[in-house]
Amino acid sequence: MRNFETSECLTQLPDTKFWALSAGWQGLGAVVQRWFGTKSMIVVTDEVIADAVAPSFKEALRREGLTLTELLVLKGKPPLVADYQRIQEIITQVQGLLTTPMRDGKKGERALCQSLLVSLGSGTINDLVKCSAGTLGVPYLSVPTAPSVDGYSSFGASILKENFKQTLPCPAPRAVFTAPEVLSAAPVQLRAAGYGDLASKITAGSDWVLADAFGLDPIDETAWAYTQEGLIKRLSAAPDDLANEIFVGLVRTGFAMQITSSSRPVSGAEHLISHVWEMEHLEIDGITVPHGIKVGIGLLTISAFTFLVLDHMRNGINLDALPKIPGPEVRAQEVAQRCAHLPVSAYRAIEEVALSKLPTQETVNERYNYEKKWYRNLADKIETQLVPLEELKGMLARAGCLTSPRELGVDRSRFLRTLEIAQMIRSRYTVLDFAWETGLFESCAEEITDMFF
Ligand SMILES: NC(=O)C1=CN([C@@H]2O[C@H](COP(=O)(O)OP(=O)(O)OC[C@H]3O[C@@H](n4cnc5c(N)ncnc54)[C@H](OP(=O)(O)O)[C@@H]3O)[C@@H](O)[C@H]2O)C=CC1
Ligand SMILES: O=C(CO)COP(=O)(O)O
Repeated sequence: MRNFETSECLTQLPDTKFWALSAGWQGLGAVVQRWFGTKSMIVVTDEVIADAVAPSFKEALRREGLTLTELLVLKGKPPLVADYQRIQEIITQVQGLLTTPMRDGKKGERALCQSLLVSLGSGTINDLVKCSAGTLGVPYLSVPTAPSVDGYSSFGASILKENFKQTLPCPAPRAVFTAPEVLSAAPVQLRAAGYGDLASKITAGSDWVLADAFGLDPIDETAWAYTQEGLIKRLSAAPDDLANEIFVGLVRTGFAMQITSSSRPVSGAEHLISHVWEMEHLEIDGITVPHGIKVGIGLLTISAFTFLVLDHMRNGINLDALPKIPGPEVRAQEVAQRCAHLPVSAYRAIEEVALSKLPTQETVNERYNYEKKWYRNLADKIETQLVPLEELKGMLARAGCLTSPRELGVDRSRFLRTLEIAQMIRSRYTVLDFAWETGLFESCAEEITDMFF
């Protein structure tokens, strides 16, 4: 097989066998033949990509001897939302091919089993196709069109289902293959978003260290290495190399999700902040803010929050001063107050999670029963994972990311509410849970809010 600019055969991952960056998609034909055993493709994209990238992709398919069975162009005002209804739409369209007679008169059914699904697009299209392929039980090829997210190579699709943003389990692609010139031509905001999504592994990592320390989510060393090794070096790459470095970093962090069948290695409290805004359909001037841009602000917020928590942690936890854990009725009322502005389905889903993660007083008393020295060591360990705030802000700003919730049009009270809801929406233990259970949440949230407003 030819030498690609970057390529890797992967032997230890459950789903992805190969990934490559190759100018003009050269070599795609051989890769598809080898890893999918077919030459026919059903390509799913949308109207924006159909204009910007599909023509050159189609030309590459022709050159590579591949057959385009069908180009499904998802209609709708861009940007598309990763909504569950869209998945049903794709599944119906693909299943429709089953009954459509082919040009050679053979049944369409043959076409499907001899074809593979291809996602030609960025994070949203990729998740829609991933989930559809998983439901249909067919392999898929991811062809990313922007270096914007780590979802291209991950297990699971991040979907808004009944207005609740959640990761639905489904296999990762069998191969990821794209062209560097396509990535560098992607809108600059999406490149900045990729930087934010990659940089978010800083606090995803600090949250994982915290959860590991309390025995709640043991660190998987291989997944940790895929996510964290070389992270800061990639984030500090020279401008000319940055887009490719970010993309390689994102693809590798996606592999960490495959290894653990979970987004734990790559997603901590910074992502929860973004998820809240996504459920609220946060927009600037009617335009959706990319995932990685929201995550970047989540990263700054959670970094600052964690630094504050570490200062308290170093003094140890006084078990006698732990706050009283509220009963389910009180907690349900708190959820109701914070989430009254969300659709009922989202609010109900949040209530369910918030109640399912509500610890008993005994659990909390046991969980935090350590000597001061143990907490000091833990705080030191977590601090080594973090980047000093001003430095982090500079890195994000240089990459074109936003660095304050104000720039998103979020005001003080909405920001405070965001932090509160972020703590409620996922069972995954993060620094927000540590603060909530130890009585630090309110003061730290106020202090972080003062930092931005
Ligand atoms: N499963 C997982 O593990 C993960 C999933 N995600 C999810 O990914 C989604 C965000 O994806 P993201 O990539 O940030 O943004 P989107 O896929 O939502 O795309 C943003 C916009 O950029 C356009 N676009 C993309 N590539 C090009 C190009 N080459 N030229 C011109 N326009 C282009 C898109 O067009 P169009 O709409 O036409 O595609 C769209 O209008 C979120 O739903 C997030 O939750 C994020 C991280 C991990
Ligand atoms: O966005 C993701 C990783 O970048 C997926 O993480 P979540 O499981 O938190 O949605």
